[in-house]
Amino acid sequence: MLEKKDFEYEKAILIGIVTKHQNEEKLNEFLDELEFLTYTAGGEVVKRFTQKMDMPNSKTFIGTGKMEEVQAYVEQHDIGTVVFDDELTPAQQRNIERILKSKIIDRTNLILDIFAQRAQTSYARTQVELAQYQYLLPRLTGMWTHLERQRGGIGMRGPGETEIETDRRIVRDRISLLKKKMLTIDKQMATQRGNRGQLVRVALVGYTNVGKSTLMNVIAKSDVFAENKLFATLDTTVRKVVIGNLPFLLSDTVGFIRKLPTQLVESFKSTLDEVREADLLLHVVDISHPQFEDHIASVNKILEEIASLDKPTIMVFNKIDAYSHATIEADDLTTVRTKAHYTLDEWRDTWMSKIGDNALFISAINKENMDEFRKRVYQEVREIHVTRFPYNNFLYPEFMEQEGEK
Ligand SMILES: Nc1nc2c(ncn2[C@@H]2O[C@H](COP(=O)(O)OP(=O)(O)OP(=O)(O)O)[C@@H](O)[C@H]2O)c(=O)[nH]1
Ligand SMILES: [Mg+2]
Repeated sequence: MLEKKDFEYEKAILIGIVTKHQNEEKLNEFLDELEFLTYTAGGEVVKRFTQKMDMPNSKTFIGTGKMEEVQAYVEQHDIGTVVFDDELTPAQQRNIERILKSKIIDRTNLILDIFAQRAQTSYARTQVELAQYQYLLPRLTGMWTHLERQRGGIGMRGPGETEIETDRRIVRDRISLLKKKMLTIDKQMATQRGNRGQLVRVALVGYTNVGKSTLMNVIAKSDVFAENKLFATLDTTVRKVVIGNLPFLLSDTVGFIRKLPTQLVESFKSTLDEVREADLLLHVVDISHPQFEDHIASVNKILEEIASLDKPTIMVFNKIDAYSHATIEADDLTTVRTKAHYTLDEWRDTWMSKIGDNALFISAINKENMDEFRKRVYQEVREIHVTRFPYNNFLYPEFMEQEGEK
């Protein structure tokens, strides 16, 4: 029996290029992620087009021949959305739109779109709207030139220019209005954070979809929205957690992603303030993801941008239940052993061993190794707490297992 679909996915294709800086393997990884992003935004990817080139074509991004191939496919299969992995210039966007006569989106656009769909609170909506206008502003000229041409150009230049200016002014006004609104909210949030007293603050950080909210739900026994799509969490959730008898604040934050545009990082300033003001970071990693090392690097890059890389950090390698490695048959003499073949124990002996007891291996979903996790977090929070309040350290003894504790 066919299930009634309550959601119609848009048919989409992906386009990416192989360059000096990005080999085929890397490109495929990026396209996998782009496909997941497209799916999260409500699109179904039916085909990928890739091309090897030294430099993107300045007019149409990909070459003319490839573009014809894409055009034929788009027409035949009635494709409504074409997604590029890289940012397009306004001119490229316009040219491609004209050739393919479908919606042309790049990665930034897609992320903004998902953010817009998912923003729940007025605060998150303001952040997203600001980021969207900032993305739009440099692209306005292109949009209008397009219309001017349609109207014939000569004689239209005056009004056209005026329209661009009017439009830019409207967008600029809107941006400064939103910025003011954000400032007010920032102040309110700062006060709220201030009101939380002197409890130690712990923040869950990590790449998107690694299981931060799931882990939050397990430790805080809260009910934070978690699902297998990207950017399930946009608003920061803060919960008071008690391990042993030691209370602290735990916050769940927006996930990070590769190629995250700077203007987006900036508009999520307040969300990231939660990270900036944390005493301890729990950097959650999905160890079952083939590119988890890349993910760690992108997260660290963003942490560096917000001056939080040097905070005390515990690396939490999650989803050990889903971890699997490639194997080489005994009679296979050609396959070269790579990281993909590492067992979990072998991973532990890599650079991970250097972070010592600041590396934890858990499964949030199966609640595996949660005792070790609680114990380690307790130790670390206690350490911070007693440094800050040396007079009441007697309240918090070394960690003791307590049955049925919260
Ligand atoms: N196999 C497995 N899946 C997990 C585990 N923890 C979380 N997941 C799944 O991973 C997906 C993402 O989980 P979330 O908790 O929403 O991840 P997140 O890091 O909060 O994601 P964003 O809010 O989008 O940044 C969900 O489908 C979870 O069920 C785990 O330990 N093992
Ligand atoms: Mg989440």
